[in-house]
Amino acid sequence: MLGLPDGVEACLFDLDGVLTDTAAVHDAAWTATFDAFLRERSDRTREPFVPFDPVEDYARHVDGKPRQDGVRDFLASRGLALPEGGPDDPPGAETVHGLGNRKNVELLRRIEEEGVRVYEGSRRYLAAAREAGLRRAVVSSSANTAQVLQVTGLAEFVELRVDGLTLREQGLRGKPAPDGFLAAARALGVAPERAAVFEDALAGAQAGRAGGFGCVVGVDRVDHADELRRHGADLVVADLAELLDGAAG
Ligand SMILES: O=P(O)(O)OC[C@H]1O[C@@H](O)[C@H](O)[C@@H](O)[C@@H]1O
Repeated sequence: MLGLPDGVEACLFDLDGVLTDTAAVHDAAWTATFDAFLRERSDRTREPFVPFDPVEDYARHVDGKPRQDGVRDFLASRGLALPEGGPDDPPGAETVHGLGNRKNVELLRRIEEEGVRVYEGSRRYLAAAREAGLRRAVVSSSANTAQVLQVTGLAEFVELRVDGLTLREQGLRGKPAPDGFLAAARALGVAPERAAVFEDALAGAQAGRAGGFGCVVGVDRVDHADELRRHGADLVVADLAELLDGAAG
């Protein structure tokens, strides 16, 4: 049904990059944040400034992960570590939370100025899934998920949301751990092998594989289909419309 294996009863959608064109907005916000930090650090230490790579660094260390994990994992890739700090640290404080807060300011400004675009194929797919009686959840690491679903009008298609705030409240591990997807399947009353995961991030595809889900659909918006397959995608589409039109491979 809808391009999915027989027996699938639920769809668990990532948000940024799967339903909305916000992966690129997160990426731009991270790039601005890390580059400002790295430049200041290089001025201070006289070590060369090596900018954040919005393609490689983003895909490998940040994409799909909860905000603080993204900060820690990217810094670790450069052999750096910062004190954790706390949620109230001012944006840009040299702590994990400070950099995360700065990124959030950058993100919200961009969303405010540019708005959020929904992928039309994804809107159609959500509507078709609802029509077909499939259960539907959004599972995202973003703490801004509720607002994005609201401003785009996607909230009406979604029965359940497991997001960055849920992970924090329930003490769940972020992607690439499968906890968020498993929590969503449990809450919908559907066994993981009867649920499909839709992911554009390598960490998200990995989470789908780790959770033993019936199908992991990789959504390739940035030309890394092979990497998605290596990280756990069973099939890869460029847009969810392909699943509706029967062109998926
Ligand atoms: O900073 P937020 O909105 O809580 O989002 C956390 C993460 O959410 C993921 O969906 C994005 O792929 C990441 O880029 C982002 O960092």
